[in-house]
Amino acid sequence: MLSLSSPVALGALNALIVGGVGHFVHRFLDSFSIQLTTLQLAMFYLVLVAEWFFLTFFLCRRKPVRVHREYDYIVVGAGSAGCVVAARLSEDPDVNVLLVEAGGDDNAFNVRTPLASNMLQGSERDWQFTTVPQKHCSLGNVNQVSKWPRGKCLGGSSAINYMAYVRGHKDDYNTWSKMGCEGWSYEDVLPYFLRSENQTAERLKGNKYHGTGGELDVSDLRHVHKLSEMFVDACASVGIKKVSDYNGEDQLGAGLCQVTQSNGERCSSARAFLHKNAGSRRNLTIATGCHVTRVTFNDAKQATGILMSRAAGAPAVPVLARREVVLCGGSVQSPQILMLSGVGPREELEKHGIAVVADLPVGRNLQDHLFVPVPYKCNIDTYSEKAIGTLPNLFNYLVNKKGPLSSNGLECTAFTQTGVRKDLGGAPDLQMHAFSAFGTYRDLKNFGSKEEFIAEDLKKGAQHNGLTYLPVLLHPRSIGTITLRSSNAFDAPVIDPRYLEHPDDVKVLVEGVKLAERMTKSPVYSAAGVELKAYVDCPENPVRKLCPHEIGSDQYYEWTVRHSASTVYHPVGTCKMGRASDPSAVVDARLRVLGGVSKLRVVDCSIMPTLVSGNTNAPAIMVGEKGAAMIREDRKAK
Ligand SMILES: Cc1cc2nc3c(=O)[nH]c(=O)nc-3n(C[C@H](O)[C@H](O)[C@H](O)COP(=O)(O)OP(=O)(O)OC[C@H]3O[C@@H](n4cnc5c(N)ncnc54)[C@H](O)[C@@H]3O)c2cc1C
Repeated sequence: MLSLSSPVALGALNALIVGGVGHFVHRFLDSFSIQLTTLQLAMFYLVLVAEWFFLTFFLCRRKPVRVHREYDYIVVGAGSAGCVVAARLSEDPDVNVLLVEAGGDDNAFNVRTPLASNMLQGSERDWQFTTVPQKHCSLGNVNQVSKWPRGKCLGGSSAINYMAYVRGHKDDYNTWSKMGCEGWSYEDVLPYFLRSENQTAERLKGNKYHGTGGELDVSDLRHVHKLSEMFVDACASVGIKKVSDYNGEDQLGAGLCQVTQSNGERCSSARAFLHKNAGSRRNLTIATGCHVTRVTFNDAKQATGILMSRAAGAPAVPVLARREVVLCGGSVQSPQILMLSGVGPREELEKHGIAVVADLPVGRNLQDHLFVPVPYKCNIDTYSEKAIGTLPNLFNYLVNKKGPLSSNGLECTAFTQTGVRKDLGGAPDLQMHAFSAFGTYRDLKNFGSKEEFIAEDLKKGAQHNGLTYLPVLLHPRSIGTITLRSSNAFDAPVIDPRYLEHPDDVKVLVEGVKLAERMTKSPVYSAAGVELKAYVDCPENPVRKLCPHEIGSDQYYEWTVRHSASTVYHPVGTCKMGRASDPSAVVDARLRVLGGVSKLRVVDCSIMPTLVSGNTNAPAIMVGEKGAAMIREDRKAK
C-alpha cells in the first residue's frame, strides 16, 4: 500500500465555507448596518482560518492507494508534463496508467497562494539541488554555487513556480523543426498549447492564439502593482513597444504577464490535469512518495517497467509496463534515471559500474536561463513582507482571492533584441522582468549569496520598498552537463551549467543591466512621483566596497554579471530531441529513446533541443500534450 490522497473536495469546501460564509456574513452585517469592532472581525476571521487549516490538514488527507504489479503505461514524475501525460493517456478507458511521484501532495496554503511562491524554495516541496562551483559565474555566492530549486510534489515545478504563462517565440519552434525535429514547428505545436488552455481573460477569448476548453486556467492578474503598469510605459521610453498579448501574433514588446491561475489561486499542472478530473479515474493510479530508481529492460532493450522505492535504503519494488514507460522527471532527473538504467554516455556509466544498455549523450546539452537582479529603492509602498502580510490583505485573499497575495510577483515582462545575437531569426535574446519589491535576506539566501554580499541592515531583517529589474539571458551559448554523483538513485546528480563560459552570454546580460538602468530613468516614474534610487549608489550596499572597479565602467558591468547572475529555473535539453543520425540526440521527434531501445520515451523539458524565448512551464505542458498525443496515435496504429 502506498500513500495517496485526493484533495478534489478541498477547493470546493474551502471556497464554500471561507469564501461563501465570509461573503454572506459581510452582506448580512451590511444590510443591517451592523458595525463590528476590529477585534470582533479579527476573531471571526481567525475562526475561518482555523477551519481552513483543519480542512487542509485533517479532513482532506489523501487515502492510501494500492499499486498493482503491472500497468499499460507507467509515467514517472507528476510535474508540468507528467500530469498532462497521465491525464491524456487515461482518457482511453481501456488502458490503465500508473503515475509515480517521488514527492508528496500539493495541498498547502503556500502552494495555492501566488505571492507565497518564494517561501516554497528550500521547503520539503523543493529538491534543493545546487550546481557545482562555477568558474565564470555565481562568484558572489557561497562556494560559487547556484541553488537550483525544482518542485518535489504533485505538480512538480509548476507547484513552486512563479506562474508566468509564456510560450516563447514562433522562431524557437521553427528552429527545432529545422534542426530535424519533424512535427515541432510553431504551426505544429500551437494546437497543443490551445488544447490545454482555458483562457479566462475576456480580452483574449475567441482569439486564434488562445483556447478556452482546456484544463489549464490561464488569466490576467487580479492585482497589479502600479510600478508594473509603469514598467510597460518605461519600456516605451526606451523604444520597446507595448504588446497586449506576447503569446499572440508578435512576441516582441512589453506587457503585463498572463498567469496560470484559477480565480486568484495557483493553477499547477496537478490542479489542472489531475485534481479537476483525471485524478478520480479508476484507470489512473497516482502513487506519491515513490522514488523511481531505474527503468528495467529485457535482453531486446525493451523497457519492461521500473523499480521504485519509498526511501533511501528501503527495498526497491518492481512494477511492470505492458506498453511503455514514459519519463517525465524533468531536465535534472530524467537524464539521471536514464543513466542509472544504463542509457547514457558509456564512459560515464562505466565510471559508476552501470551496465550499458545504450550509449547515448544523455545529460550533455544542458541549457538554462540566467538573470541579473538590478535593485532600486523607492519612495512608495511595494511588496515587502511587512506591507503585504497584513490582516486585511490576508482576509481579502482568503475571502475574495484578490489583493496583493493573488499576485505572482512577476507581473510584467518584455522581450527585446539587444543586437548581440543576430542568429535567432525574429526571436529576442533578452527578456526583462521587473518585480515591485526589494530583495530581503531570505531572497538573497534563496539565490545563495555570500554573507559579505548582503548589507548589514538586511541581515537584521530590514525590509525596504523597492523595484528590482531582472534582465534575462534567453539563448545561452554556454552549454553544461548533468552527470551522476554515484549509482545510488537517492544521490543528487552533478549539475554543471557552465554559466557564462561563452563571452556572448555576458554581453547580452550587460546590455540587459544597462537597459534596466535606462528604463528606470524614464520620465514615467518621475511624473508619477516615484523616486527610484539605484542600490549601487547607496552607501550600505557592500558591492561598493567589494567591487574593485569604478562603478559604471565596462569592468564593473562584467563583474556585476559574473557575481550576481542567477538561474531563472529553466533548465532544458539534457535528453535532446533530434534525428537518429544526430550524434547529440537522445530521443527522436516522437520522443522515443534512441540507441535501439524501445517502449521508453522522455516527455518533459529535457527533450527541448534549445531554449525557448521565455519561461518554460507552458512549453513543458505543450510537450506533455504532444507527447501524450503521439503515444496514443502509436498505440492506435499498432
Ligand atoms: C522556482 C521556480 C520558478 C519558476 N517560475 C516559472 C514561471 O513563472 N513561469 C514558467 O513558465 N516557468 C517557471 N519555472 C519553470 C517551470 O516551472 C519548469 O520549466 C517546468 O515546471 C518543468 O516541467 P517538467 O515537467 O520538465 O519538470 P517538473 O515540473 O520539474 O517535474 C518533474 C517531476 O518529476 C518528479 N521526479 C523527479 N525524479 C523522480 C523520481 N526519481 N521518481 C519519481 N518522481 C520523480 C519530481 O518530483 C517532479 O514532480 C519555474 C521553475 C522554478 C523551479
